[in-house]
Amino acid sequence: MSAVVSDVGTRTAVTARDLVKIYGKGDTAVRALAGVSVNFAAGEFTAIMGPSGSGKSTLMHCLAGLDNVDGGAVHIGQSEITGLADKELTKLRRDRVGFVFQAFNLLPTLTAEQNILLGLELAGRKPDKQWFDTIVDVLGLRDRLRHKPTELSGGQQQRVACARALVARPDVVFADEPTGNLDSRSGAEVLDFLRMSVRKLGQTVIMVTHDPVAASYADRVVLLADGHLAGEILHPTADSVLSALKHLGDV
Ligand SMILES: Nc1ncnc2c1ncn2[C@@H]1O[C@H](COP(=O)(O)OP(=O)(O)OP(=O)(O)O)[C@@H](O)[C@H]1O
Repeated sequence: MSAVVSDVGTRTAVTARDLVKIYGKGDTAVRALAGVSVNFAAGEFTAIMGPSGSGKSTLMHCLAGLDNVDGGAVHIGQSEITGLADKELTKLRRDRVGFVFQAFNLLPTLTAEQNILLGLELAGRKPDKQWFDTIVDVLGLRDRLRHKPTELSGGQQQRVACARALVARPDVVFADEPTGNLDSRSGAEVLDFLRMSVRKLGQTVIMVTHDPVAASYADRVVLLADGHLAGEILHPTADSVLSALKHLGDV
């Protein structure tokens, strides 16, 4: 489903309420999320930051339905995803969520175009040609569509992964350290695109990152510490993020 432009900024794309996630049992149990409540507005670019081990990846995995929770609820749009059976969850993820990972995760035997369209094909859905063309052109991938991943640079591969994440017009794109494997120039291109997909194309992006410069591309930074929400920064800059992380004892 696409974001309705007039709703942008008023609709909530993803909600977490009182999220609890515990790894292990007994003496060795780790409370990775200790009651996290947070909203992510549609049409907004949010970065999740915090010290190592603060629960960023766990939160993202729980929000995206990649991991089950031990308490609380997650909604994507109006749908509660916590408690869904595996089959329904797989369908919801496929139809309404896009992913960009640090390690690109492209299939090596497929061309860039086939990689971009694979999810839609598996879902038996036809691509919207105009939307496909828009994202391919904005990402500068037009003359790379017939190339296999090994024939592409890291930055180009990550741009293919961004196109794959957006081609179904998901309700939300989750990006996990999307610039972690890129040099700073390619990283900036990917971040520019993610920001542009929010500002100009009305998409919703939630990104986990360690990098204050990457976080400064977001509209808002949500800070975690020890499995708790530790604050937020609106209109972040690399300096304001760095200083907030210093307060949390991360740098
Ligand atoms: N599969 C697991 N089994 C046991 N403990 C885990 C597991 N995954 C995460 N944890 C623990 O949960 C806590 C939160 O981990 P998480 O990976 O979410 O943090 P993070 O903020 O993403 O860390 P980093 O910045 O280092 O990637 C940590 O204490 C971690 O050791």
